[in-house]
Amino acid sequence: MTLLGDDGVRAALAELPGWSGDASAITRGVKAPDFPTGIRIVDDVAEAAEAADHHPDIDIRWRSLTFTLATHSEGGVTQKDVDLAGRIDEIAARHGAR
Ligand SMILES: C[C@H](O)[C@H](O)[C@H]1CNC2=NC(N)=NC(=O)C2=N1
Repeated sequence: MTLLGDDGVRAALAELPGWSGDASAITRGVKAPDFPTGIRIVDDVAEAAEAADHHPDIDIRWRSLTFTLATHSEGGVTQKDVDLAGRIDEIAARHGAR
């Protein structure tokens, strides 16, 4: 996995509404309808992360979830993070989070 770098991350973020960041990490906050739904989102993200063998940092505060993605082995953002960001978007939308 190669690092996307500043320009690569900028291009990727243009296709990922709600995500921000730089070459070191990308992040998105979502608000779930309620706390249990937030936990279900986290559970589904955990399943997707295990399947991809790629794991986000997750901050949970009541119904606000923040996902931060970086490829630790490479020291920054790679295509794996962009792919997982897309999966997180699908899961959040399916649960009615925004
Ligand atoms: C052996 C296994 O592929 C690695 O430990 C994986 C697991 N999940 C990971 N997740 C993230 N975000 N970065 C990694 O470098 C990483 N490495």
